[in-house]
Amino acid sequence: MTAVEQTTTPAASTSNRVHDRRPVTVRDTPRVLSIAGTDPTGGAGIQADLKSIAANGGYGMAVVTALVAQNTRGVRSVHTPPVGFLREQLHAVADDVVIDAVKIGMLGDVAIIDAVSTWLQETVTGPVVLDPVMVATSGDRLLRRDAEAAMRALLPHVDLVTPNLPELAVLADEPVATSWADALAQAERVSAQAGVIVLVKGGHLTGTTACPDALVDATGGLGGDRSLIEFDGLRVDTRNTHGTGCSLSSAMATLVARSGSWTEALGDAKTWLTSSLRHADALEVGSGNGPINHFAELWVSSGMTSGRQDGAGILSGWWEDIAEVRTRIDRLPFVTTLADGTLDPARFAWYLQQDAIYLRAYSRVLARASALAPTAEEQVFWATGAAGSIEAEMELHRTWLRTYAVSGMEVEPSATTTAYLDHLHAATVDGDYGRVVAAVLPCYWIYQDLGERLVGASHAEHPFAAWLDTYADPAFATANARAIEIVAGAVARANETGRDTMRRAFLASAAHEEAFFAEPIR
Ligand SMILES: Nc1ncnc2c1ncn2[C@@H]1O[C@H](COP(=O)(O)OP(=O)(O)O)[C@@H](O)[C@H]1O
Ligand SMILES: Cc1ncc(COP(=O)(O)OP(=O)(O)O)c(N)n1
Repeated sequence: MTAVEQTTTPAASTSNRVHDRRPVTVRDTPRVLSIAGTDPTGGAGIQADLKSIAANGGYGMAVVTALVAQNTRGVRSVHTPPVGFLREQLHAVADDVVIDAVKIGMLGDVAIIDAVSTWLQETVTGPVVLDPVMVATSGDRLLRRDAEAAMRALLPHVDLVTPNLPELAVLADEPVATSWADALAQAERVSAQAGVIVLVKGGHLTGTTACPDALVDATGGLGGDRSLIEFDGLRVDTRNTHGTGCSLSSAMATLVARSGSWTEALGDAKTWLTSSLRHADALEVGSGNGPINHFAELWVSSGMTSGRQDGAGILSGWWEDIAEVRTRIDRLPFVTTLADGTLDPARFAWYLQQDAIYLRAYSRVLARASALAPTAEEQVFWATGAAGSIEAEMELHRTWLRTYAVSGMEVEPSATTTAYLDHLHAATVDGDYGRVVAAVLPCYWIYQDLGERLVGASHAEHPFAAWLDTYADPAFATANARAIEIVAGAVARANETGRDTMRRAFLASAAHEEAFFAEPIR
């Protein structure tokens, strides 16, 4: 085989952990062992792990901790073989096969946790990922409550732990975090306490279209001495999320053994998982929370399936397509200095003036969307947006520009503003509703997405606090969510050519957004 082997040593720990982080021996096709329970419908547990390992380029092996009679609707019963037999399985694998990475899932009780912990310490030299499975989505317990302390005690013996928000709370022995910022702080405490890297998962966040994940390493071992790396993501609108935690943790074990980097592994795992979620509905497995589509990308790229997706799925693909644009916007000097308060007020005034010019024209484009809308409700939605946009322009002149503008400043549209507006106007010329709404969407969506982070930077003494606080308006979040729904509907109705036109309009607007935020500080 064509294995590329190279040993990397992740950062050493300074905390109270009992072993140093295990080195990773990088291989093209790592041999990955899953230690977990079963799911006869194939969506979670060991069955999901094996699919995930294979889909991410590994050779999967499996040691069963518990036999679970479950389906997409819930858990019926659990049969746990004697713990001695678990040890026999573990030794049978290790006596014969080099294990490049381990993923641990359902453990069930204290005896199993202890047996796995002892075996890990005696035998395993490669990276170990622990998914601290406690309760299934259906609400059924998969870990006895009296085993929670043993699960906490296992943490120093693994390299990465991947809790969802309720599991993170148990590991921290604290209440469940109610915001993403609280979850990150809680993960930092767990990481510091156990000397383990924590992959915090945002799947259980409510009231947001975002679905972020993050790596937290209190020892600052994430490359460049960083202790936090966040990956934003869009929530896929599907109820078929059974086994996402199992699949993500096995993907992490496989991908870290292929690249040697936890950060790279999470970036790749999240892209793959999001795509597998987008294609989940097409599987039609079970009547409850069905499984994700582990091999969707391979099947589509090999022509085995058509990769049919609904409008929301296609739209979230476009959002992923502009992930790099969004990351670059976050790093632009105008954005970072606005966030930290060091932005030159003259540059801010210049931005506001261009924004006012933009909003006046944008209002007319929204009015055009309203005129073309197929339903009265959508007509009202865009008309309301048009009114809101021109109101915002007038408000800029009434208040913000009075405060910041210097008399004699340039008020002509810049080349960048002109190019963006030309693009929006061009989207209206042929009366194609889908093209118009796809072109106006990035302004809603990127503004809302960026605003969520800028609000977090505001505080009482911040020089731009009043401006940053405007991003917190819940009405805008609601309007953004509705705009996304409407465009998803238009995507669903469009034929192949129409979708392509919409996608190009969307991507071009996103690029204009980046140029618009880049222009105030060059
Ligand atoms: N609807 C969704 N859309 C996109 N990603 C999701 C969705 N639900 C869960 N995820 C992702 O799936 C993984 C597992 O998340 P989570 O649901 O928090 O854990 P668990 O499955 O262990 O309860 C995370 O990477 C999370 O971001
Ligand atoms: C045997 C087994 N292990 C784990 C789970 C839970 O799966 P997970 O991916 O953590 O998440 P949900 O599917 O519950 O969202 C399970 N059901 N069975």
